Amino acid sequence: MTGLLVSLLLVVVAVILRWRRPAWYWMPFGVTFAALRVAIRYASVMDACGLTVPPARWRLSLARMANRPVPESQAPRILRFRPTRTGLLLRLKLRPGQDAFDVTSATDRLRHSFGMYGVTSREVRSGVVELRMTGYDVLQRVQMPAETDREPMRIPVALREDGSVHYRDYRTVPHGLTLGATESGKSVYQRNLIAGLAAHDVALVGIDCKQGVELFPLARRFSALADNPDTALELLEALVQHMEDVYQLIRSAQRITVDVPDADIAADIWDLPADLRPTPVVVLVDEVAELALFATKDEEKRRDRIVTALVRLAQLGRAAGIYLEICGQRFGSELGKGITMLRAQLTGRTAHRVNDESSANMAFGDIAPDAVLAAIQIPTDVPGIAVSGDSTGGWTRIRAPHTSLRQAVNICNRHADRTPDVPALAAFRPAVASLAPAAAPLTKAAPSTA
Ligand SMILES: Nc1ncnc2c1ncn2[C@@H]1O[C@H](COP(=O)(O)OP(=O)(O)OP(=O)(O)O)[C@@H](O)[C@H]1O
Repeated sequence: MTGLLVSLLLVVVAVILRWRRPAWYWMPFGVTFAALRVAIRYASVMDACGLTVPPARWRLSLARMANRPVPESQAPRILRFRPTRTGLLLRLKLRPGQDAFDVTSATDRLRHSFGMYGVTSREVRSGVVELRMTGYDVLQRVQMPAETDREPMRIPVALREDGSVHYRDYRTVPHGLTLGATESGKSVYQRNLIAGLAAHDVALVGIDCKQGVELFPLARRFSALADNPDTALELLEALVQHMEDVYQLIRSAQRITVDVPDADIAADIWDLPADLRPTPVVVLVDEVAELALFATKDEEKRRDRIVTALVRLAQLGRAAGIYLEICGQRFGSELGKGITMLRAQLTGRTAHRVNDESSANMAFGDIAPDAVLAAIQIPTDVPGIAVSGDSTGGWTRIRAPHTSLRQAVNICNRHADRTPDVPALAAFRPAVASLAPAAAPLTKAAPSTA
């Protein structure tokens, strides 16, 4: 009787968890059922999905000679079968005649045959394919794993639809562009980036022409901030000067090592000894269109200088450890000359929900055409869903955790002591005292009680 009650209770708990908290359901219950289902049905599902090959001729001849039954078709050999936090991971050794594309084109069939939420595949090396299966919609309520890889300038910023962590890796993809319609989740994504960067040895530089509402609350972790186009221009030109100084530093390091036969010769800041290496700088630009708009001749000149500085930083900044992270609603030729040239350098692309196909094309048309359709299909009712692609043509659907401004401020304040002084940018260091509200001009004065 007690056994029956306990089983009944377990079933009720499992049903409620599956409905309300799929992530909690997965580890104790879902993973066991899914692993059993995959293990038992593997051969028949692979056969039904066209992922088997006929037996080799020598095996057929051997069976005929020994008068044994004809051997069955063979599915890819399982090299690794591992449950994960969000699903199952299968590493498969393909049979002769199969290629990774066969598996990729069968992922949807595998998904419903194995009763999983999603299946993606990627080629790990020639003839070896990894299948990542998710047991539930991991993007519905994003929970980042407690432990992520910790490498310099590699920030765990979101979760991918296959359950793996999406990193923004500045050393492999130096410059990024984040696009999306209003209310699509750009600020939350950027907040996650800043919160991730806050714990690294990096100088954060912000340009936020929305009167500073997004970046100024995080000022304690910023080495320089600008909240209007005039200051932004001065800040960007100071950054270009800083970049030239860093190049001079690399040149002088090269002069010392060039005649030493076995010494490595520095080509960028990461090749310099740690005690000589300048702090890398990430420049975050929020709502970039504000920098490109102009109404008068003087503003047009300012705009041209801003775009020129950004193009120079994008073209030459990587070796000097200067990385751009630009965010906006649209980023195309309508913003004027130099913009498409700048965009070509921003190869780490992320598109949140966009309003039309031309915005999706601005994000991916030139580097990952397959991602354009995926970006157009982002649902309007789930903010934060984005498509991330890079110049390899690959793309993935991602979503950042819902980090509030309060949480991001707390993280930045906690890491305020890491904020480096970059002498070239000293004039733009935010005065933290001025963050306190001076007055509330838009609120009505309280009636006097005197
Ligand atoms: N990853 C997410 N998970 C859950 N909710 C999110 C996520 N990203 C954004 N949201 C919600 O969507 C709304 C809009 O987000 P956000 O302010 O980041 O959009 P935005 O694109 O920056 O908008 P705008 O351009 O108008 O500033 C917010 O209410 C936010 O809480």
